[in-house]
Amino acid sequence: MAHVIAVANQKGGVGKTTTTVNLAACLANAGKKILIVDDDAQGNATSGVGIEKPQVKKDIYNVLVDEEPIDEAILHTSHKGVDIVPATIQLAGAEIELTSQMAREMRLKLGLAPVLDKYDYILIDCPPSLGQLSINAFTASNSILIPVQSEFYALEGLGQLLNTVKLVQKHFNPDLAIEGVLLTMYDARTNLGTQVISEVRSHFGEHVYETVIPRLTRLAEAPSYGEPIVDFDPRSRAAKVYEDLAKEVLAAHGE
Ligand SMILES: Nc1ncnc2c1ncn2[C@@H]1O[C@H](COP(=O)(O)OP(=O)(O)OP(=O)(O)O)[C@@H](O)[C@H]1O
Ligand SMILES: [Mg+2]
Repeated sequence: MAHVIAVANQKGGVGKTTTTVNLAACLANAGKKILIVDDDAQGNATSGVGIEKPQVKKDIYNVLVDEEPIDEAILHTSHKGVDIVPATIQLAGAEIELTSQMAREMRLKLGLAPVLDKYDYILIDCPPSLGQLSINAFTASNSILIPVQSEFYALEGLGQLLNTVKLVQKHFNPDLAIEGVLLTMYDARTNLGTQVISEVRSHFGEHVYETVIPRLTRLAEAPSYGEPIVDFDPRSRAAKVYEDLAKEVLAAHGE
């Protein structure tokens, strides 16, 4: 049975997609079967694993809005053990279209149900907002992994995120847990990053991963080649840090 993890933070550009793609590849290298769900109309996870948008016939929009079977939308990626439900720009209409539909918060949960047995982990790359697409992700997930950028305003907005988590727990998914808080884009040359790390640790305690993702150019370069870092530059420090994160995630699940 898959463990479903929403990678979420409504703040833009904090490393959600980078973490989804690279954690997926590292978990697959550890022998796990992984499904990425691209839940963002930007489709960055889709292109990040080498899928060309014009070749996508069915995507997450068809699953959420048209309730089409998810297996028709699942594609293999270039990385062995990683599949993806892609997203294209048509997903941009989903927030509004879902508003008038029945059981709109449950669409992703219902869509994923038939493939839960086929994967060990399902990682949902959430959009930078707390609308229907994120609510669907939280309703469908066992837990939420929150990337937090190691900068001054990092904690701003997290209250709102946790509030939404509480609402989803109350109405749709009482078992939704915090998977972990991941510090990203850490710059060791500034005191600020170090300050933010201790602030985040004092707020979230043991939820914060030991692994901190530094700001590393290689991580920003890999997506334009459509490859996770472990394929793009397997010996790099960037590959190593996401391998470390995968180990922590597996250990948290007793693996
Ligand atoms: N550790 C890192 N070091 C350097 N660059 C990074 C790192 N993590 C992410 N980036 C780059 O920063 C940008 C934002 O990262 P990413 O797309 O993963 O964030 P996001 O939270 O998914 O953004 P959005 O909210 O738009 O979906 C991207 O260009 C990415 O390549
Ligand atoms: Mg993203």
